[in-house]
Amino acid sequence: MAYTTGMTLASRSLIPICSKTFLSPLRVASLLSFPEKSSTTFFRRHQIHHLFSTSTTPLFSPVKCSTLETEVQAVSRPNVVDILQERGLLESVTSENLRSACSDPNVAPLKVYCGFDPTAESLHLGNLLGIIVLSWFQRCGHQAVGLIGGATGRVGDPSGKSLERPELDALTLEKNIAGIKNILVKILGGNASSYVIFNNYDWWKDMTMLDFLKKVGRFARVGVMMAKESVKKRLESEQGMSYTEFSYQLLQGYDFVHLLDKEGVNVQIGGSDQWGNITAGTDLIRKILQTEEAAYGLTFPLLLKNDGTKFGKSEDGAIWLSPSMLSPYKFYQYFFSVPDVDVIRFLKTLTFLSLDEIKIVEDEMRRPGYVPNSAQMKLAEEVTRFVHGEEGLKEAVKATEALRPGAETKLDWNLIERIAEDIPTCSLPIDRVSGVSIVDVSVSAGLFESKSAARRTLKQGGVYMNNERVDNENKRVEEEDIVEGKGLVLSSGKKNKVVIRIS
Ligand SMILES: Nc1ncnc2c1ncn2[C@@H]1O[C@H](COP(=O)(O)OP(=O)(O)OP(=O)(O)O)[C@@H](O)[C@H]1O
Ligand SMILES: N[C@@H](Cc1ccc(O)cc1)C(=O)O
Repeated sequence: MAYTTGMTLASRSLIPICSKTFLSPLRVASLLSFPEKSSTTFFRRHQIHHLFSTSTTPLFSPVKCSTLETEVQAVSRPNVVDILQERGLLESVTSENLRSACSDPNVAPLKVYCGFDPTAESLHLGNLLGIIVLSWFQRCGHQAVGLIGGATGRVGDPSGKSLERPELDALTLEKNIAGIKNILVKILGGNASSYVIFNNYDWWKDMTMLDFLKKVGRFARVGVMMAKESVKKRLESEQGMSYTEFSYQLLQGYDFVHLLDKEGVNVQIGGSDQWGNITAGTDLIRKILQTEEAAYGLTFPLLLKNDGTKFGKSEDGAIWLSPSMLSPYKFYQYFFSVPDVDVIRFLKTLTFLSLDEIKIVEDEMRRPGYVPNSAQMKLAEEVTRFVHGEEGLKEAVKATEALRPGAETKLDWNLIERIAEDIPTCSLPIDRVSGVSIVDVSVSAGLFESKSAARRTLKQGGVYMNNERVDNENKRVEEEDIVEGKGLVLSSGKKNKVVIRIS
């Protein structure tokens, strides 16, 4: 049962190809001619070496395709695998044949899924890569499928984890599932492309242990399961691994079997840490459904910070995608402040700007007179728009502008209230603000640690009240400085700001 869908039911089960006939996706896959069919080579990992060519492909050009009786329109799709590779978004594929299948106008569009376990209420920047890859498939004419692991989230994926994940209670899982679903619907449904969202609890909740052993366990080889990276690493650790976690690969593997069989989903994508689980799926498909190359797996490199650590929720200060966990302003600010060394890599992997446009930005950065952070501003705009929509971007830009020392934006209390969610605030009684020297007020509000530090910065012209520079050291806060009688903003430099509310 689909959770949410951005397309009609008819288009989910039947796929038109270049004739008047309609074929199921499984049949379409088996109709492809593949030169390399031996089962030993089929699941070999295809490492991709050629990265970052700058050729661009126009998205979606319909071509005419003749049949004997009539002319019908087939769709020539841009090669999404080539695009991902050019942008540094391709690590491995289970078969190079995916490359021809994805752009062949005689082959039905692919249905591509990426799974997310509900281990937090929001997805984070690392997870965004999966959504971006899904979106690339959408933009190239394929269908995106988001899978929420309502069942797998109860088990815990050992991939890349040194410790067993804590068990989540039913209420937390429900809240997390709802949060993740909202994000997927908002982003994947953004450009009116087709998408479907499933929850794997729907097909796992009624599976008995005996069913599982019969339907899945019988086809799994323990030796192959033990050889997976995620298992090998954990077996070497002191705590070892629970049987529950050991079974995880079969749950994710069977999801792929189920989705191919029941919904025609024929590609699974994930970060490189998901390779073992994805190939568990293609393996089971071959054995259970007895089909060769009916389905493909594709992984992308993990998004890393420039210190080599992975963006994730386990790290400090996760970059959350949900606006209730990180405001669009803070999200925008994160990208606005990424170091120069990261910005081009992020433009390629996190935005849909063409490689030509990115090359222009890169060249600009090397020119004398380049305005610092212009590339970052482009990056922040693009990613914020993709995740938070036009409205979220507007809010982020408005708050950024309002908080810029010396900005022309007139601050009203409404705007200050919104900014207050993102910067330190304090409450002071009116008699500790009105008529009091700016030195005393800024120390009471915690902007400076001491009066001498406040005086020093004031002398250098570094203190702003409601974004206006204070050029008089002896300035006192007047009644008219208090916006709508409710408060004011003091700042010193880009990052040191405080909202003072009158209590
Ligand atoms: N930094 C990252 N770069 C690219 N993909 C990532 C990253 N982090 C997670 N993913 C991908 O997102 C999907 C969901 O992964 P997962 O649920 O393991 O993330 P996570 O559990 O939130 O990570 P963690 O708990 O380590 O912070 C997987 O396909 C995974 O490969
Ligand atoms: N194992 C993936 C989530 C996932 C769950 C079920 C799947 O079928 C696919 C992917 C992860 O940790 O994050």
